[in-house]
Formats: sequence, C-alpha cells, structure tokens
Amino acid sequence: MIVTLTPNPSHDRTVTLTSPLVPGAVQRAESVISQAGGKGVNISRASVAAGIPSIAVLPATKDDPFVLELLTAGIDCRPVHHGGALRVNITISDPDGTTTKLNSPGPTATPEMLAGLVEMLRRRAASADWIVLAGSLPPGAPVEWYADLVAGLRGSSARIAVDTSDAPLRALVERLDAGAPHLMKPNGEELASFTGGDPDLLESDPEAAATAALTLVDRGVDAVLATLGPHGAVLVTAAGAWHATPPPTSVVSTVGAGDSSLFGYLLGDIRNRTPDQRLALAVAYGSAAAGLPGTTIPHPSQVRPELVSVRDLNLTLGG
Ligand SMILES: O=P(O)(O)OC[C@@]1(O)O[C@H](CO)[C@@H](O)[C@@H]1O
Repeated sequence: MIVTLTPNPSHDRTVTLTSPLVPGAVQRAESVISQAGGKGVNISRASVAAGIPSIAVLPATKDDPFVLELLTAGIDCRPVHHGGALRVNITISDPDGTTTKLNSPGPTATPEMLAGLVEMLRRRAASADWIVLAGSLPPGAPVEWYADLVAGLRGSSARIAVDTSDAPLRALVERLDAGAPHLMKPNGEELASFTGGDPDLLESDPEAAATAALTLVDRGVDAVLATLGPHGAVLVTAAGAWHATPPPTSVVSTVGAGDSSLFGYLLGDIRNRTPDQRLALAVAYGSAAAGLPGTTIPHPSQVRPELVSVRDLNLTLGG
C-alpha cells in the first residue's frame, strides 16, 4: 500500500499547440485537456494502474469535481476539508515536446487543514509500505512543514519518501539530522538548490549528480533517486551508486515523468527487486510518461524496463 500526500493539488490544464510557443503572440491551441493532478495524486494513479493499493490524501471539499474525478478513476481519495478552490496549473505543449509549465500558488492553508492532513496520514501510516510526501506546499504552510512531518512519522512502520523543491526542500535538508526520509527524489535543479552546484552540470553529468546525492545518504537518507531528464537517473544508497540511461523516447509532455519515476522505484522496492532493477523501472516509468500527453501517467503495459541500460558508477562510498 502506498499512501500519498499532496498538500497542494492542482487541476492540470494542458494546452497543445501546433507551432512552437511564441511569447507575446496570439496562437490557436489544437486542444485543451484538464486532469486532476499534483505529484502525490499522480503517484497514486500510477500505483492503482499497477495493481498496488493506494490512498491519496489531499485538501479539498468532499464534493469537489477533483475528488469525484479521482474516485471515478478508482483512486481511494481521502479529502481533508478545505474551503479554498483548488489551483489550476497550466502546461503548454509544443509540437517538439517542449513543455512550459505555469504553476499557481494554490489556496492558502489554514492551521486546521494542515493538522487534518497530518492526522489523516497518521491514521493510514500503519497500513502503508510507503508514505509519499509530494509537491509544493500551499501558501500559509510553514516551510519546515515537511521536515516536521518526516520527524513525526519516523516512528511508524511505513517508510517515507519526499519529493519537493525550493524552500521546503532546503528546510528538509537542513533538518535531516532530526529525521531523514528513507527516499528522496530530487532532479538536477533541486540537487543544485542545496549543494550550490551548477544545475545544468548536475543534470548532464551522472557522476556529479551521484556525488551530490551522496551528501544526503551520508546524512541518513537510505536512497536518493536523482532524475536527470533526458540523461536518465542515478540511484545512490549506502551500498552503491548506479546510472540508468533511458531508451530513445519521443517526448510529448514531461509533466508527471518525475512522479512516474518515483513510483517505478517504489514498485521495484515493493516487489523486492535489486537496486539496479528498481532504477531501471524508475527510468522506464519516467520515459513512458514523457511519451504521453499532459499529465497522463503510464500503465505498466507501456513501461519497458528491459530497454533501459544500467551501469555501476563505482562511486567511493563512506569516505
Ligand atoms: O507546484 P508543485 O506542487 O511543485 O507541482 C505541481 C505539478 O507540476 O506537479 C505535477 C507533475 O510532477 C503536476 O501534476 C502538477 O501540476
């Protein structure tokens, strides 16, 4: 069972263009689609599609069409009451797969809503293999909210994964000594945000990304899955470091690729796969997602781990 928390879910609206986006121009869209999204929601979708039970915890009113969309898709969605209207995030998809994303701040969180989310997670923790805390925090949530949540959940039997960015990520990294998650999934830019490295270098150089990820492992994180866009991903644990290269992919929309990768890793873990096999599943899930429109999350039948090549980085560990 995977329990996901999406404290700032979004209606993902994807505008598909027939010619590349030109800032300042009037352009006609080929199509516009809307999907209930947010990082944890996407992971719950992938999980249910793969036959792994999942609960999606998020703030919303019970009768919000967002909640109804998820329930209709077979996702066990547990909304915690929040009066504010959910945000709309816009994706502009160019014909060559270039993805431009405009993410809104979302409604302001109240202390009651935040406490309700924590309580809902605590109640579900005992039955979960993994609890995934994912995405941005809504306005009004303290930046150290995830860090506190990880420290509070560490006593439960579930393992904890975190995928966030910006100030909440930096606050979590600052406070790893008070309680580290079992898994973190930064991308190159996020690694750079707390190591001070060059984001482009970290995305394109797997050895550099693995060295940056190792700083988290040295501070108590069991595994770091660093997704590197077209350059695949690296996995770093106390036992080793691996890099996986994706198969050639015709990119349609990169939205949800990172969430799909994170789910692929969790799926491999739940199925007791070796670390390199988990990494191959993560990269296969990510590239399958990149080949699908908008925030569409792949079904296992679309995922080809056998086309992913994995190499051992032979990183010097524990030094
Ligand atoms: O603004 P956040 O919470 O960081 O990210 C939100 C978001 O971009 O993440 C998902 C893709 O990973 C989308 O479904 C959603 O729009």
